[in-house]
Amino acid sequence: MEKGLCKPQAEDPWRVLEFYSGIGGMRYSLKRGGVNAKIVEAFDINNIANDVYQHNFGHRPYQGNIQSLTAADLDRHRAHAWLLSPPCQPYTRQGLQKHSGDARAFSFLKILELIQHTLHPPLMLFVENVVGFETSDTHVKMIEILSKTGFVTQEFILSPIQFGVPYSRPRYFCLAKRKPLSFENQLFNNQLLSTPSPLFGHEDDSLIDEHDQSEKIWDKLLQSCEPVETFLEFKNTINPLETESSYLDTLSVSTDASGELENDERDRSDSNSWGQFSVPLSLIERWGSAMDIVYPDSKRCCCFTKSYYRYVKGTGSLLATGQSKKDKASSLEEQCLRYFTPREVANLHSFPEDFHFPQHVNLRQRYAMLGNSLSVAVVAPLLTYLFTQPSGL
Ligand SMILES: C[S@@+](CC[C@H](N)C(=O)[O-])C[C@H]1O[C@@H](n2cnc3c(N)ncnc32)[C@H](O)[C@@H]1O
Repeated sequence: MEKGLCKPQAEDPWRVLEFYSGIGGMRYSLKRGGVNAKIVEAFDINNIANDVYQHNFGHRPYQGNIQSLTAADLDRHRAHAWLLSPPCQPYTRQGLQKHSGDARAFSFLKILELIQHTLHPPLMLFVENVVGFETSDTHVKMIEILSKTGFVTQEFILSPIQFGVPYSRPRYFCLAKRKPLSFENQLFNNQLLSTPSPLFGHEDDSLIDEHDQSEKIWDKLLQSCEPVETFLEFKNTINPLETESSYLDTLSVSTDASGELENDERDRSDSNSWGQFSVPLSLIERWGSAMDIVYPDSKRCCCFTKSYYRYVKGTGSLLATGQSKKDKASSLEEQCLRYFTPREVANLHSFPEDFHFPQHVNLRQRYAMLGNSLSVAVVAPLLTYLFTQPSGL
């Protein structure tokens, strides 16, 4: 390594910077992955996300535009690793796909370009984004910069469903290490993989790839997942009178009915009751055919986006809380459809039980921040793999 930092002594933690920290999915993943790491600074422009982060970790991220950081700002932290989950809108299939031409991509490109100007460039990098990023010109630029600055990469597209969680959220990940550091399994250098095999020391594809269309493999994958029910805070009912929950005492949320949204027709006077999680009839009548409905015994639900609860189509699954399987044949109106609660979305994202929102964060903000976040079940083993050094180095 010509410039800068060496890896820490045996018991010392890796020093880590968390860019685009949101509600701290990366930090939870480091913890779950058992990585001996210390977040020396986190960065996010959003004050509500920073409230949530501070509430859970006791540290308020640096609040500002990442684009205005300089090499000297970054050098100050002497960080061994940078974790980055930049905005995905430039690359989403539903968006305009302007890639690097989208203003929301600028800060990420700027940070990458800073690597060559720092005195203490990181030894490792971890990038998370949506599927679609890997074919963007931002990706081309990222790989160019990383190879110019001495990094070797391994890339993955993985989904929680490959880790036993009944949740489809395929995401792109880039793991990069600066030479002479190297990956445990160098066979996969400069490759894009859609199997988690290398994370578990397998060199073959014996673990399952979500994109494999074979029905047998698909069935095996789904059967190995826990049912959705495991992730629910309230199993069978949308009726508050039938639950013994203390949830309503702890949830104090204000709702915001601004904007012309699909979900505006509902009665928002019941903002502190279970009523806010039931799907109104008017929505079922209008959007029923576009709804993704799952049951407590389902082994898969769809990706929750930041627009869950505001819009219906393509934003995440709804739960049918009917009591028995035969209810699946009944009409949607009879199936007691409800939204997954924010806690349940957090569960499907494998956030720990001690993760909480501060009370002033309203329901839509909770869903929006969770939708922007990541699957800890997927990112944790990726980070463990990244931070593990082959013996002898
Ligand atoms: C995809 S989310 C990442 C979420 C995070 N990984 C988590 O677990 O919650 C992107 C985050 O980047 C923040 N962000 C977007 N552009 C930014 C910029 N230019 N400077 C600082 N933060 C930015 C957003 O506020 C948002 O919280």
